[in-house]
Amino acid sequence: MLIRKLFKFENAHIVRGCTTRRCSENIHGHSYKVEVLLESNYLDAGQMVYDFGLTKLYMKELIDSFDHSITLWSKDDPAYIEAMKAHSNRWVELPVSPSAEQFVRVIYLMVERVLECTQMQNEEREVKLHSIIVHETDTGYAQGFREDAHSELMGKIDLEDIVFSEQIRREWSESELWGKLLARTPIRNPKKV
Ligand SMILES: Nc1nc2c(c(=O)[nH]1)N=C([C@H](O)[C@H](O)COP(=O)(O)OP(=O)(O)OP(=O)(O)O)CN2
Repeated sequence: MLIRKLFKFENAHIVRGCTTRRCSENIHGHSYKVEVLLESNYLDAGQMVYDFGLTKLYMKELIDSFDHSITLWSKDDPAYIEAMKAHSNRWVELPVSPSAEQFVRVIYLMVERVLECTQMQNEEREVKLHSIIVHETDTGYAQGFREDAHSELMGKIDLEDIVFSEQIRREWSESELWGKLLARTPIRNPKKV
């Protein structure tokens, strides 16, 4: 059984090197829609694969890091990166360029890490991340699976190389959230949300 939960964020970027000039040469924004698809062969005590309410904790919080922020590629021109950081308090620096495809891979790895650290409390069993879909516009989206997120062919993404600005970290429910996930600290789901 598959379930999907939709999240949204507004984000700005440049995607260097792509064929579309408007995209590679101009800062522009998108109203992103992100679908998180979870699967299991089992149901929990509430006869659900995974309560949608639980996805609105750390999964939503991490995805919301991109909301009203600018996403920077760490290999972009240092002068551009420095200028963006000087004039925007909400930024995320990625080791990959922020195409829809790379957003899928990054968000997949984030949500996968949240699930890996989560201690279930309501008899959820073998809840797995099936895929992530990122809609960049109304007409274009990318969907990625485990093999894409971990693909060496597409370039390995190390979660340690993702940097969130101070303002984003301060707005999380706990500012050490990312550090805890990197350290694989167990997260106990609440019994009720
Ligand atoms: N495979 C990808 N192609 C493109 C990406 C991408 O991330 N992956 N990104 C862009 C640009 O960011 C661009 O803003 C979106 O491109 P496009 O779909 O052409 O946007 P439009 O709104 O102009 O599309 P319409 O079909 O006219 O609505 C480019 N390509």
